[in-house]
Amino acid sequence: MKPEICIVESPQALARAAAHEFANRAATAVQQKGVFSVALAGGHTPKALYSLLADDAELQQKIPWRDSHFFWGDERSVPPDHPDSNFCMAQTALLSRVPVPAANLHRIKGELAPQQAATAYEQNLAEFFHLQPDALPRFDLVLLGLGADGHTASLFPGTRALHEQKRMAVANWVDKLGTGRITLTAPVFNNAVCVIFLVSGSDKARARKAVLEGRYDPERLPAQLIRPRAGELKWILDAAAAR
Ligand SMILES: O=C1O[C@H](COP(=O)(O)O)[C@@H](O)[C@H](O)[C@H]1O
Repeated sequence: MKPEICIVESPQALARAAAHEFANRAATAVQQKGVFSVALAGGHTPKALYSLLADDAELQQKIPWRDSHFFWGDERSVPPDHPDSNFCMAQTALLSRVPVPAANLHRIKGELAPQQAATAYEQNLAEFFHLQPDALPRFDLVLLGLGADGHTASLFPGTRALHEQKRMAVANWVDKLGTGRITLTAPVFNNAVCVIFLVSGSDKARARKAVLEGRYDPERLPAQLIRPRAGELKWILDAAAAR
């Protein structure tokens, strides 16, 4: 299935478009089944979205915070109060500013050894989603970013995690960063109800074009692995990333 591409003028408009998607999907999921589960992206791009969800009174009111559960697509090997932590970014911009219960925050424990953190995260997923062995979680919404090198979450070019078919979360050594990361795997992302890529800035234009319009080569462009089996795929781009 072809992705839906939405191009907006500016990074601010990107944040607003994504915020409306987020609020509508959260409200609908809770109306339909009493709970909303989202896997958040890290990095710089989603920060404006997270701040907007906390700042905009109308959006904030629309989101059923008590029934919304927050997970992360990936995490760096750092403690939760570290400036590089994906949890810390979302917590500062959004989660500490809205009435979401602490028990609804399912962070990846970046302070543990990456393999231990991945296993603990898998246990958390299995419990929350009441999974049978070998089953996969089905997130209502997954937010993803795109690196200029074609990575998404912590699925980096040429790394082992790209080939993972069974595990839900793995430790992934990233040679070019000289560090391990923890990431959800492509089968988990591809089992979601909806995946939305948020891509902003001219430094992402080349990777964006290669991922969406180039030859299928996920070893080089891991974001190409993301193709939900029975869900929607959307890309929200600002004008600079779409160019
Ligand atoms: O390292 C990461 O990078 C991607 C893209 O981040 P951005 O700063 O270029 O927006 C992000 O999606 C991922 O969660 C993060 O760990």
